[in-house]
Amino acid sequence: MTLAGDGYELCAPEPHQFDELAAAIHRAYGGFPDPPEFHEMNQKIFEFDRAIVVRRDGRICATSTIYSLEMTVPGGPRPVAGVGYVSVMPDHRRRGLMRRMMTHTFTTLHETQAEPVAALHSTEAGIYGRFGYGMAGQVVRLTIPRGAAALLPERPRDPSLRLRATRPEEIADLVAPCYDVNVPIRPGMLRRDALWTHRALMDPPEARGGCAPLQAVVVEDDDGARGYALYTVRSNWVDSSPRNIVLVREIYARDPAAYAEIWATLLDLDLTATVLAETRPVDDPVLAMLADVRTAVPTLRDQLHVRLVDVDRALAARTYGCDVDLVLEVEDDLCPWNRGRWRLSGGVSAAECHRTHDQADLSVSIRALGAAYLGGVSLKQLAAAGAVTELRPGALAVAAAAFRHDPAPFCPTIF
Ligand SMILES: CC(=O)SCCNC(=O)CCNC(=O)[C@H](O)C(C)(C)COP(=O)(O)OP(=O)(O)OC[C@H]1O[C@@H](n2cnc3c(N)ncnc32)[C@H](O)[C@@H]1OP(=O)(O)O
Repeated sequence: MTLAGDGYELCAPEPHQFDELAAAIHRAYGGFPDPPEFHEMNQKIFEFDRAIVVRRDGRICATSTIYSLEMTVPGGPRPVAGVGYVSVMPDHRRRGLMRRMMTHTFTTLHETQAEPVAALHSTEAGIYGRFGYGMAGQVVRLTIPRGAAALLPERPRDPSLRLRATRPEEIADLVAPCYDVNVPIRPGMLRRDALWTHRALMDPPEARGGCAPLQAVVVEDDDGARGYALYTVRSNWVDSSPRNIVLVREIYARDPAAYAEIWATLLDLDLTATVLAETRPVDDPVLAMLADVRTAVPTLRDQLHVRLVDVDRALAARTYGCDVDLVLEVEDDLCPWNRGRWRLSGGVSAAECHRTHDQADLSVSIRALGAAYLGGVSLKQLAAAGAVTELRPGALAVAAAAFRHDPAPFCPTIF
């Protein structure tokens, strides 16, 4: 299919073209090839029938794809289109190719009544707002000084817990049960099948950046594993003294005592001085267990960006924190089918959303709805920032309470 009269052609890639596709993507991302192990895995999880390649004179100029994800939203796991592999080659950028791919993606999702919501992790925070994505999830980076006293003495404890230090390949069977119990609870979490679970444990030497091989620690009792951490260690000797840095990849536990025990272990490893956890939920329980949270220098950044492709199906796919019956006037430059008034009614167990001609209670941009969708960003905050306007007194308070969700969104799986 031709995208426009300027020679660009949009096509679905064939499986045998994956090497060419990957090489193009690496070129757009600065020229770093994936280690062979990652390349092979990326090919396995790639959905060729959902990918777009833009070619001109036979050469790849741009790429984009969708992963068929199941992501938790308030109310439980739902199908979400995970957008990834967005790239435009250096000699074709700033000619509108990404905009065309985005438009094509949303139109296709809408016309085929596929996933009503798209989500992505972005290389740069400022790229996707113009396409109607809102920053729906943030994460916190923690740099915690080592010490047996780093955690409060009253942290949860269970004397039946035992600790086992091991290799990641030894824990392959227990990762899924510890991870899976967390999925329905927290918006943004993805269901991981065997392939995605294996991906979470991968550790090719070329991707270690000078750190030690990936390590695992498990806490268990007589009934089995109750939690695990995956981490590596970066060597750091200062003035002949060991100041190694523990880099956390992931931590999952089935209960608070197991979770606290894992943190206590990581925070007291020999020869280390710091635990660096780059990507933690903004409401990570460890923040409430630290004796001195200031020393951890919590630092916020954007994580998940969410776009409502079909307002009605998306808003009906989640539940709400309280009863809600509101008319939303939606602004959407890119997806005209979303524009206009929608009546949202529902509550804690189900919701409906239909087109209406009734007077609007709130006016919202599609970007603001995306930001609020997972419950991590307050509609009141968005109103104070000018992205939401209250048209009927009292409507904003109800909408803000209904959309908000606890716990906060977190999507540790990069797609
Ligand atoms: C989900 C993911 O895969 S995230 C990965 C995104 N990809 C990368 O970061 C790889 C390196 N970068 C690239 O490949 C390209 O520069 C892209 C994909 C970011 C942009 O592609 P382009 O074809 O140049 O974008 P396009 O010409 O359609 O521009 C669309 C708009 O985005 C803006 N834009 C593009 N790149 C950026 C950026 N890095 N930061 C802020 N704005 C940007 C353009 O200015 C334009 O704005 P406008 O519509 O208001 O005029």
